[in-house]
Amino acid sequence: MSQAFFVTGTDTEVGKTFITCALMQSLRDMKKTVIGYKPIAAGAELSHHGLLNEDALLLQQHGSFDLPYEAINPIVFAPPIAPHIAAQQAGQVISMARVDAGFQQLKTQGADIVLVEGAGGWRLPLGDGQYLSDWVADKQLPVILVVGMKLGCLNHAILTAESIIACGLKIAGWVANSPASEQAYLTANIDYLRQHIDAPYFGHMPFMPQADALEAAQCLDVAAML
Ligand SMILES: Nc1ncnc2c1ncn2[C@@H]1O[C@H](COP(=O)(O)OP(=O)(O)OP(=O)(O)O)[C@@H](O)[C@H]1O
Ligand SMILES: C[C@H](N)[C@H](N)CCCCCC(=O)O
Ligand SMILES: [Mg+2]
Repeated sequence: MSQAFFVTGTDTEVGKTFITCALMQSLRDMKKTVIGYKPIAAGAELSHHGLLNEDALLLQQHGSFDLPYEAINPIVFAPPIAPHIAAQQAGQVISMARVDAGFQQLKTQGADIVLVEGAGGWRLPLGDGQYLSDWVADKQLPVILVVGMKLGCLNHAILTAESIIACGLKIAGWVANSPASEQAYLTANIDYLRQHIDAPYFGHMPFMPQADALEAAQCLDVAAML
C-alpha cells in the first residue's frame, strides 16, 4: 500500500513543484518508488495531447513509473488563475470525486510513496464553499509545508501550520525554500520557524536557478518521512 503526502505552500509560486521534484529524487535515492499527483492545475498550454500543465509534466518526469498525463493531472484549466474561477469560466465544476478517483487510481500503481501537490496555498477554493484542504483532511494525509522564504513568510507559515493542525492533520515536515535571491536575515527567520513549527525540518533549499532535482535533493534530509 502506498504512503501518501500532501505538499502545500505558504502561497502560490513558493516552490511546491521544485521541492516536490527534489523530494521525489531524495526518496528515489533512498530506493523508494515514488509518483507525483497534481489533481488540479490552472495554467496550461494547449498541445495536440490536450491541455498540459508544467507542474504535472515535471511530476510525470520525476516519477519512478511512466504514467499517462491524465493519471497525474485529471483536472486542468488553461488560464493561470484561481482554479474555481477558471472552472466557472469553462462552465465546469471542480469535482472532489474526480480528485479522489485519480488519487485512488494512482495508489494502485504500487509505488511506495505518492506525493500530491496542491495548487496555491493551503486553503485553495474549489467553489461551492469547499477547499482542497477538505479533501486532504478527509484522506488524513500528512502534510509537507513549503515555506517561501521572504519577508512576510513568518505570518504565512504560522497561519498555515495552525490551519493544518486545526484540520486534525499532521505536518510531516517542512522545507525553507528560497525561490528567489536570499532574503535578509534568512537564518534568523529559519530559526524562528524551527522553534514555532512543531514538525521535522527537512532543510533549506537555496536559490539554485540552474539546479536539477538531483542536485536539489542533496539539500534535503527526508529520513523523518519514512
Ligand atoms: N530554490 C529554488 N531555486 C531556483 N528556482 C526555484 C527555487 N524554488 C522555486 N524555483 C522556481 O520558482 C518558480 C516557482 O516555483 P514552483 O513552480 O515550484 O512554485 P509552486 O509553489 O509550485 O507554484 P504553483 O502554486 O503555481 O504550483 C519556478 O520557476 C521554479 O523553478
Ligand atoms: C496560477 C497559479 N500558478 C496556480 N496554478 C493557482 C494559484 C491559485 C491561487 C488561489 C488563491 O488566490 O489563493
Ligand atoms: Mg507548482
